[in-house]
Amino acid sequence: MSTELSQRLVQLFRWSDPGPESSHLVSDISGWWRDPYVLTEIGPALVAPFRAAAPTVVVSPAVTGLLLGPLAATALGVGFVPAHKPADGRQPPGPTTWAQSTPDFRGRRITLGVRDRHLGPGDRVLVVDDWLATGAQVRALYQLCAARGAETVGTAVVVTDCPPQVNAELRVRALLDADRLGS
Ligand SMILES: O=P(O)(O)OC[C@H]1O[C@H](OP(=O)(O)OP(=O)(O)O)[C@H](O)[C@@H]1O
Repeated sequence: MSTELSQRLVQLFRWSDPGPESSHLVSDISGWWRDPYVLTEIGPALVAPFRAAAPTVVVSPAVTGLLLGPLAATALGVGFVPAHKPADGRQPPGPTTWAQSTPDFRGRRITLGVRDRHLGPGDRVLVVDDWLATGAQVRALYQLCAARGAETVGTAVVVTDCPPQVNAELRVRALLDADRLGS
C-alpha cells in the first residue's frame, strides 16, 4: 500500500462520541468515502496481497461491506456477493445458506446469509470488510462458504483490531492496525 493511502486513511478517520447513553466511542469512516483518492485506491490496495491466490468472487457482510466489497471486486475483475443480515429487516429472496456467528465485538450473534445461486463449488472466495474486531463475523462467513462447497483464500480488511493468532487463523491482511487510529 502507498504511504499516501495509509496517511489519508488515518487522517480522515474519526472517533465519534454517540452521547452520554454510550460507554464507548464509535468509529466514523465516512471521511474515507468522501475522498476521491481513497475511493479509487482502497480496492486495489485491499486485494493486492491476494491476487496470486486468484479469487473468483468477493463476499462481504452488510452493511459497510456492500460499499467496500464491490470496490475490491472491481479491482480484481470478479463478481461480488453480499452476505445478508436479516436483522436489518430484509430477507433475501430464494434459497439461501445461513450461518450464525459467535458473539461479535458487541456481543451480538449475527445471522449471515448468502444466496445459493451466487456461490458454489469451484469458487475461491476473498472476504472483504472494513474492520475486524473479534473475527466472529468472518469466521461465520468461512463456515458459510464451506457449506456451499466454496474455498476461502483469506480476508482483506482496512483495519484489524484482532490478536495476531486470529489474524493468522483467518488469513487476514489489513491496511492498518487499529492502534494507528488511537481511541
Ligand atoms: O470482528 P467482529 O467482532 O465480527 O466485528 C466486525 C464487524 O462488525 C462491524 O460490522 P457491523 O455488524 O457493526 O455492521 P456495519 O457494517 O453496519 O457497521 C464491522 O464492519 C465488521 O463487519
